[in-house]
Amino acid sequence: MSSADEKRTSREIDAQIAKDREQMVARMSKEPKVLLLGSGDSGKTTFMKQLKIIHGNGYSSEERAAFLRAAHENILDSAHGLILAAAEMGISPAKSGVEDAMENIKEFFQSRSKEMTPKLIGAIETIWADENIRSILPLPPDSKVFIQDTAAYFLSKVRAIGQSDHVLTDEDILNIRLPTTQITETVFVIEQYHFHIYDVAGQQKHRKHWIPFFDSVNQILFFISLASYDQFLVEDPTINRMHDALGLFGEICNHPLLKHIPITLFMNKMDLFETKLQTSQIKRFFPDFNKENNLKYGARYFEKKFRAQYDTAEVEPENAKLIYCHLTCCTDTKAMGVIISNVLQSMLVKSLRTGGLM
Ligand SMILES: Nc1nc2c(ncn2[C@@H]2O[C@H](COP(=O)(O)OP(=O)(O)OP(=O)(O)O)[C@@H](O)[C@H]2O)c(=O)[nH]1
Ligand SMILES: [Mg+2]
Repeated sequence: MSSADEKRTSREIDAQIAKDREQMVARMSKEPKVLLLGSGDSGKTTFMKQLKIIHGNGYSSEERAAFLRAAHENILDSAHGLILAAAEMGISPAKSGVEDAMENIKEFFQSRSKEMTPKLIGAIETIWADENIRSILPLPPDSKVFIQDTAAYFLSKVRAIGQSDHVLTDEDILNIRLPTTQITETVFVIEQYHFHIYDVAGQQKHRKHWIPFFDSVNQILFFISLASYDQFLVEDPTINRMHDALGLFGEICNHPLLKHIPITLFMNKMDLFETKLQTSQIKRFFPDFNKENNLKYGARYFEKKFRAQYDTAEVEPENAKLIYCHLTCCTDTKAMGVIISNVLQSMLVKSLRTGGLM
């Protein structure tokens, strides 16, 4: 090849690269990539459900029917969890006849039958009506039993939701606990932007699968459960859930591929946090907490702790990532509507700019 040909080829390659980059920039600036990260049970999928309700097409009747089995499992697991916790705590029912109902539920649970029978619904109503059994929730911090955070919601609606033809409401769907096992991508078109949102599985054994998704991310939404400060991991009961979340946040913030990517911290389950603070002291799990045991001081304390995980030692001040924090209750559609629209707006302006795409 002559030197003139070589120069022409090189110019063509350069032009192609520039064109590819231009197209990528145009596509990316219209198609932000957003990762939802955080430990298991922190609220990522619930946030996705809110996006679908608020900015998507909502749930079709087929999708509502498909969730019914999970709702029934949540009800049965919650009732069975209460029976285990009663045994663990040495609590007996206040009324007579409740012991029989507890036996029925145990037998049903062991039979692994999935169908909610009228007898089972009656037994669950009976135990939930008993004041001693109800007083088990919220579970004390020392309990080794796992009961989902939305147990009371489902147990109090067992008569309606337990029917095989019940049509689940949006609120029912938002309260279902169905751990994610695989990363899913959903595209939401909001104004002229196509947001590609990735919902990951948060339990420890799934986290190694996150890494391939760290490339060319525009924004991270990181979820923590504020109510987890006195809980332990389902997958490892020796690890405090808030400590796990703090360590994970540090790893994500300081990961070489994510070091400069803006991050929004959703301090979620503020409703449960506020209730729990009445009976469970933060100081017991975080000895350096020395303020009043309430929402304001508790949330401030944890926000500071999470922010401190970001190691800025080797980051130029102008390149330091932005960390935004929101106190949330992901099951509350009205409140989430406002937060989601603020987050999306600021994401478009700030994260695209930080990612060099604007
Ligand atoms: N009370 C209350 N419950 C919540 C809140 N956010 C989520 N939940 C409930 O907490 C449970 C777990 O929420 P998910 O959204 O499934 O958690 P996740 O982060 O996707 O968990 P993995 O899929 O295991 O990673 C569900 O039963 C939700 O209904 C909240 O702010 N308040
Ligand atoms: Mg999930």
